[in-house]
Amino acid sequence: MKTVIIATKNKGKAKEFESLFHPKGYEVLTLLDFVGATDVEETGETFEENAILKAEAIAKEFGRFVLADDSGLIVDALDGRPGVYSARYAGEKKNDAANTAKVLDELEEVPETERTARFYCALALASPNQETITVSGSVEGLIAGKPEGENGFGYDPVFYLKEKGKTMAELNSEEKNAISHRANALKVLERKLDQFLAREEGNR
Ligand SMILES: O=c1nc[nH]c2c1ncn2[C@H]1C[C@H](O)[C@@H](COP(=O)(O)OP(=O)(O)OP(=O)(O)O)O1
Ligand SMILES: [Mg+2]
Repeated sequence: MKTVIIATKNKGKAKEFESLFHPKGYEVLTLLDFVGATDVEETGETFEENAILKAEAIAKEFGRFVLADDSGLIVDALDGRPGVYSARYAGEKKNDAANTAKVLDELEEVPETERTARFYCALALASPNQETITVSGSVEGLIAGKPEGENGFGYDPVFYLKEKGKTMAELNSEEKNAISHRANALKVLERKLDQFLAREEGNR
């Protein structure tokens, strides 16, 4: 089976990439499967920059092609925050519940019509042998008044999808993977993947 390595230590992402890649005939490994892989610092100002930093560092370290995901929540009423700081919004120690609570707190006085938001995902595919490919995807929603649902991870319990009448955390993985920012980015990457893999073969 073909293998893709994702430069992530996030269990929620790892699970989603497995469901997204298995139907395409790929086995997925993440940094959770490798002891001692570098924790790449996310010093970029954009999702794209951070995805590239993670993908290129791990591709160099492993000597093979690697995919990385940098993603987050953009809330209009908060001038785009938490944005690239989504994972550490409530503090350096990553805590989904605390991050979510902070967003809800900051939006306490904000009416429903102004609670528009989107999830954004940048994917970078890097290799020691060729130029990095970067793509992105997003999904629009509203920030709910309180968390609902147990599925997914991160800000999913407060990300309300108007057309579904549910939060992202109330969708099952199949439903989330049909509409998510991550799935949308992956669809764009798919159009470029064959050429990338052919160049890998050619560079061997
Ligand atoms: O589908 C999603 N559903 C809910 N929340 C999400 C989603 N996708 C990203 N998010 C949030 C989680 C985290 O607060 C931040 C990602 O931060 P980000 O640096 O890309 O990931 P991370 O540090 O958890 O793992 P890693 O860098 O090892 O891939 O955005
Ligand atoms: Mg991170």
